[in-house]
Amino acid sequence: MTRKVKEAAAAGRIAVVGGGSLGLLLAGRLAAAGADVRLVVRTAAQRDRLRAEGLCVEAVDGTIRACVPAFAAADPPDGPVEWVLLCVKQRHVADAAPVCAAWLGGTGRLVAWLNGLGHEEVLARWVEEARLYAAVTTEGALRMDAVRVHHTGRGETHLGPMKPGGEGPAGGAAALSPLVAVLRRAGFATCAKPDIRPRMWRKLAVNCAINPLTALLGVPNGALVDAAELHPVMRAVVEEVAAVAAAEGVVLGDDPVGAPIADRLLDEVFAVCRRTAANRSSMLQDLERGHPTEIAHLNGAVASRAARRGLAAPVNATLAQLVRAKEALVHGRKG
Ligand SMILES: NC(=O)C1=CN([C@@H]2O[C@H](COP(=O)(O)OP(=O)(O)OC[C@H]3O[C@@H](n4cnc5c(N)ncnc54)[C@H](OP(=O)(O)O)[C@@H]3O)[C@@H](O)[C@H]2O)C=CC1
Ligand SMILES: CC(C)(CO)C(=O)C(=O)O
Repeated sequence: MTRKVKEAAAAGRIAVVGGGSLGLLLAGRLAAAGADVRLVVRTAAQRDRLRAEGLCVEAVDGTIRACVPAFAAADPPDGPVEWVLLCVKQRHVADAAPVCAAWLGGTGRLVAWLNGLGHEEVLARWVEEARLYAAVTTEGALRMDAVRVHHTGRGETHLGPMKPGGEGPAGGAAALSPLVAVLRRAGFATCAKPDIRPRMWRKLAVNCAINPLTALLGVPNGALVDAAELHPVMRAVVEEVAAVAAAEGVVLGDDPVGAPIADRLLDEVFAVCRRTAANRSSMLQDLERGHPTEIAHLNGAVASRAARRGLAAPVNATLAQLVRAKEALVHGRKG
């Protein structure tokens, strides 16, 4: 058996749930790397196109074509899988959770590749916490159509248990090794962390500072660097996120740099703005396409968690309210 086949086989059976930007990217690259992967999409129409045409990943380093067994969410699983990689938007989680549970059977583990907060509670109603993991990724993907995705930017991915500690030697981050190996083989720079929460909150801070401002102003990410008027707002956003994280017992500073955490978060925000200068944030794209945004799970979640803990997060609360207003004005949707 070649090393490639051995590594791919060690990860076991994988189901990617969600045939959008990230799900198509993961399924296509994993299949091309020899993983035993299937793709579970919402509709029979997308399933049928994937079965007929295969899946195409367009990347700067070339185009990958892959045959991935496709299923609709309503189809019965072809047997339990070791891993479900959940790649849906926060608003889809309630519908997708029972689909994931059906594919997982009694022992499989779920890795949620979502931005923001909120999915952890919903998923915990379907899968026990010791089997719940999260991925935080800076890969970029854009679905072109039902069977075609553009790999818009290479990044890095961190995986870890949503509830760190207490799973014993076979669980927790140790259980991720075979999945990490197959993701690396598929071309994703991946590593496992014993506690993923600091990464989740740092990504949350980045999204809370960039997404609503780019969405409200209609500008690409890079524009925020030059707009000095916005910098105090961005600082206030990350300070509030850091305060809520601390209140939830999440230690954000895992690098011994010494600068206050808000300074480091702000540096991270500007670094992302520069690296993705031409990108239109996912929230801006959602507004432009008439889709609901993830605001309730980003700035909205920071504001509501702050309130629950007796803290104030007025800047995140105001940005959330403004994005809701924009959704309602632009699309006639209630906030
Ligand atoms: N795209 C990116 O580059 C990145 C995205 N993320 C995060 O990853 C998450 C997913 O994002 P993205 O892939 O862009 O989102 P998309 O909107 O492109 O894809 C979500 C997909 O989920 C599908 N879906 C909805 N409900 C179900 C269900 N019950 N069963 C199966 N599939 C379902 C949707 O189907 P349908 O199309 O039929 O409605 C859609 O195709 C988000 O939280 C995002 O913030 C994080 C980093 C990078
Ligand atoms: C990092 C960033 C801001 C890149 O556009 C993103 O994750 C998003 O648009 O949701």
